[in-house]
Amino acid sequence: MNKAQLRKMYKQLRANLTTDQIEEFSLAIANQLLSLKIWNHTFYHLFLTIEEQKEINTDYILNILSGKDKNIIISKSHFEDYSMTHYLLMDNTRIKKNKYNIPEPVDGIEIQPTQLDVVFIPLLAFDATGHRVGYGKGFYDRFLAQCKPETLKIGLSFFEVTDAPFEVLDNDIKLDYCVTPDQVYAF
Ligand SMILES: Nc1nc2c(c(=O)[nH]1)N(C=O)[C@@H](CNc1ccc(C(=O)N[C@@H](CCC(=O)O)C(=O)O)cc1)CN2
Ligand SMILES: Nc1ncnc2c1ncn2[C@@H]1O[C@H](COP(=O)(O)OP(=O)(O)OP(=O)(O)O)[C@@H](O)[C@H]1O
Repeated sequence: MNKAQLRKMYKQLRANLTTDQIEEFSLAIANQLLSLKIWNHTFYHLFLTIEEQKEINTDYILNILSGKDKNIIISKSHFEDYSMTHYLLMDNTRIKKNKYNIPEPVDGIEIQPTQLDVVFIPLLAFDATGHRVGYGKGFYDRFLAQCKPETLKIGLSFFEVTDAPFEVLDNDIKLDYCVTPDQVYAF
């Protein structure tokens, strides 16, 4: 299968989930994350849930991070050039949905990708070597290329690894881990 076919298939699988399943699986993913040795860092980048796309509810992870007093970084997406800018989440950060229903900070203290220690990554499918299928606009491929080589890249997925081979391009950056409700994959 090619990436476009996998994208379509996994979007459909996600669309079939009930609201209860989304909550249950999102909580299970957050609990799995607690078993990883990733908690002695400072700057954690997290995506904010596009509810309309039935994405993982990352509020559970937000709660873990704020409970551990970590610096939480969230992004604005720029669809003109598929780039992202990153901001420190603070108590007074105003969040507004953009036209793609992505919740984003209105303004704030900008953080550079090189400052990030851990990045949690949304995805549609992943394979046994840690390659990822996303929305196909290259937002995360570009962003991850700007991070330090040692930045931990952690995919989050409702579904298990796919056996279907898909094309891997030179730009594709591999995950270090992928976490599902039932498992942690290390690559
Ligand atoms: N929460 C979250 N934030 C994220 C991502 C993500 O996957 N999840 N991204 C990861 O790359 C980037 C945004 N990527 C996006 C890429 C395309 C569309 C988009 O084309 N939406 C269309 C069609 C959606 C559909 O196929 O149904 C639309 O809403 O009209 C939205 C977001 C950066 N921020
Ligand atoms: N570092 C980069 N600089 C410029 N363009 C890039 C870079 N990385 C990826 N791209 C482009 O972005 C697009 C991403 O396509 P790809 O099929 O890899 O998406 P994907 O695996 O769904 O990932 P993503 O979630 O990042 O969209 C391709 O057109 C690719 O050429």
